[in-house]
Amino acid sequence: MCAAEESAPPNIAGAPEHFRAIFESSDDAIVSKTLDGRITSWNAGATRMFGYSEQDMLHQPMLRLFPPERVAEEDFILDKIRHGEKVDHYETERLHRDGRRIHVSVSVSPVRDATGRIIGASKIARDITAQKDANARFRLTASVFSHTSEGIVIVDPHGRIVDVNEAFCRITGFERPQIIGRTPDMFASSRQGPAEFEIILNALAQTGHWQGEAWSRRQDGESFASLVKISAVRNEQGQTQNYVVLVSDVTPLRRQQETLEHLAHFDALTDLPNRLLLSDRLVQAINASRRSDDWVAVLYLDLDGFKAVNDRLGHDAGDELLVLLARRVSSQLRETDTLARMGGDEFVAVLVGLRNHNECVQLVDRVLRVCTEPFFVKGESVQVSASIGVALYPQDNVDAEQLIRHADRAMYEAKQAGKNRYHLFDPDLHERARSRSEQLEDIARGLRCGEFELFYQPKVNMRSGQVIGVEALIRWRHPQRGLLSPAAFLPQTEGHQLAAELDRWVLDQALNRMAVWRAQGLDALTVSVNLNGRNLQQRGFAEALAATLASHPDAPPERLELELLETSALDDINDVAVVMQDCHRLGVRFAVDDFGTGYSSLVYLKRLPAETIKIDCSFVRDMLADRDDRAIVQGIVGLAHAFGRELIAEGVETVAHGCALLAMGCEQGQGFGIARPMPAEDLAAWIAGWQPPTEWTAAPAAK
Ligand SMILES: Nc1nc2c(ncn2[C@@H]2O[C@H](COP(=O)(O)OP(=O)(O)OP(=O)(O)O)[C@@H](O)[C@H]2O)c(=O)[nH]1
Repeated sequence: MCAAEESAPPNIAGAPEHFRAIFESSDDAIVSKTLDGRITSWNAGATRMFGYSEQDMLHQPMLRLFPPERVAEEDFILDKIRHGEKVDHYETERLHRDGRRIHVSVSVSPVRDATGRIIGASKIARDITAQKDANARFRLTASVFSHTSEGIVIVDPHGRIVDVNEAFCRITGFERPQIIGRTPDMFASSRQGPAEFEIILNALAQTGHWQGEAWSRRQDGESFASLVKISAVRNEQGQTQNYVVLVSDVTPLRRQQETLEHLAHFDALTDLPNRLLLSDRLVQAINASRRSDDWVAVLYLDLDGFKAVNDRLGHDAGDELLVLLARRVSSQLRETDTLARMGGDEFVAVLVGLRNHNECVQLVDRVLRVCTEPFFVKGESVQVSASIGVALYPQDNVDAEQLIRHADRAMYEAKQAGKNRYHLFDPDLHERARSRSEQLEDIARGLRCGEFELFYQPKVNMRSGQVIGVEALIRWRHPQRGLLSPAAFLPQTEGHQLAAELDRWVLDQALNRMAVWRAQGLDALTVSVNLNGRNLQQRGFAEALAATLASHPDAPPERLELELLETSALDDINDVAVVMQDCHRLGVRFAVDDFGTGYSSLVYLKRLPAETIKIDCSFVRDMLADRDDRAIVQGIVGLAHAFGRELIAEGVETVAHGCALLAMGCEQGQGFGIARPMPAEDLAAWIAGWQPPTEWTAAPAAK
């Protein structure tokens, strides 16, 4: 038996019962060992802690539990024990049976025999792994708390700040002691109203969280933008223990955003609202005006002679003038009005709350006046003026964009009228003009879509019954308005290029139709096409006609008659006569339409080489009842005979009209009494069935 065994500390088996009970039920590991480190007792706590049973460990060296790098600790401990010293709460690591490391706090005391001689050591080890982990987590949390760049504020359930981190102090500029114990409203900024605070508190009460942007105040009074996240920390019973507030300073980002927003809505040179913001303000002004009885005026202002300033003094001087002008005009407006720069030297003012026309005019006059006062730029006195277009809402009851456009148009009128003045947009006038342009657009569309067609009205020799020709009359089969006669759309084309386009279309169609009829054996028919006298005066008319005829080789030119309308509009009879002669050479004939209605009829009759005269239907229609008309018709018949022209009467509505005309010596007629205008396809059948009244065929020859 070795010396150590000889002097081994007593085993627990020999201890009194109650000591044994304490020994076995302890959570701590209670172990004793000899002075050479062999285990002499091992409690259940040690088994739980290290995973080895008492059997496993009795007489085994204690070193089995030591991690390799801690082996030296055993000598250190035993050395102390030999010298009668204790080791108290020594924190170290030991190995579990499964290889896991366990943090333990160890206290070791010498065990003496009855003589007081040290014979071994007893050791109590406590597992402090969980505590160690918790400490590590705490240290980590504390380090995050102190080192994060986000500000952290811990608030108690009563709203008192219990802790803040360094970052928060840095962000706010306050020292920690200045904050602790206070409430978060010490950071309230004027940019954040109490209503917003209320929203935050409600969200916290309901969900325990709030996240959003908030404006707060730093110690120096400056506002700062922060991204804030607030979470309620609740205990197991659901009661709020604390609020944790995370604060990131996003002021630079916010400022950059504000700058961008400013740039998007304001003009960089004058800092006035730009077009975008103006539209917004105008929409609001219109809405407000709808609710009240006030008017809104839109002033479109364009400087006169601004280019000259740029040219003479340079672009910078021009810029300076624009800035000064912006200030000057603004000073004439009220708080609630808006002045915007549209670009270049164009500005738009929206005036609101106007009660009458006078108020508006006075303001506009003032603006005009300040624009003409001299400006001092680059040491020089510069004078400009402005042209202003004004559109008034609700008189001009249109949307914001259109109101601006109308003001712009009125400004253009002001410029046209001589500048340095205003012009008020007239919605009625505009409506009339607009409806004409819309109609023209519709006609052009109709032409493109093939909605026009020609009807043909027969012309006959009333005495012989012979069908001598037809007059082509344009109709518009309008998709919405039905079949329209020329009076419903031709006047709108007056003076517009569409008039000539329609004439060309008519001529083309008529020539096509002539070719068809010719193929059907109806080649003796003359086809008359109406032609506005103005078109005849257009340069190159005869050449264009020649080209058209050439493109219709199956339509004989000598069967084409051009009926000249509006002869009173002919400027130069001699020129027109030359054109007519050119057309004659192509084989084409002419008739003077509506004869008798123009003042210069006689002169025309003498000078214009037209083969035929058409007596206007207005005289013919009434000649049976009106002696004057009858006399006129008689006179025209006489003139035609005297000048050797052919003659035809329009407006033959009854057999009696025909009889009267025949009696006067006019044998050819056209009118409802003979036939109404009809589609081209119906003509052949009509001709086949046409029988002149016997009153006509049997009528005695004129005297
Ligand atoms: N200095 C300066 N000039 C500008 C700016 N934007 C446009 N312009 C110039 O402003 C002038 C505007 O043209 P207009 O309105 O036709 O010039 P105007 O002489 O006032 O002509 P009227 O309006 O017919 O009287 C042009 O010469 C542009 O080059 C700017 O931001 N600064």
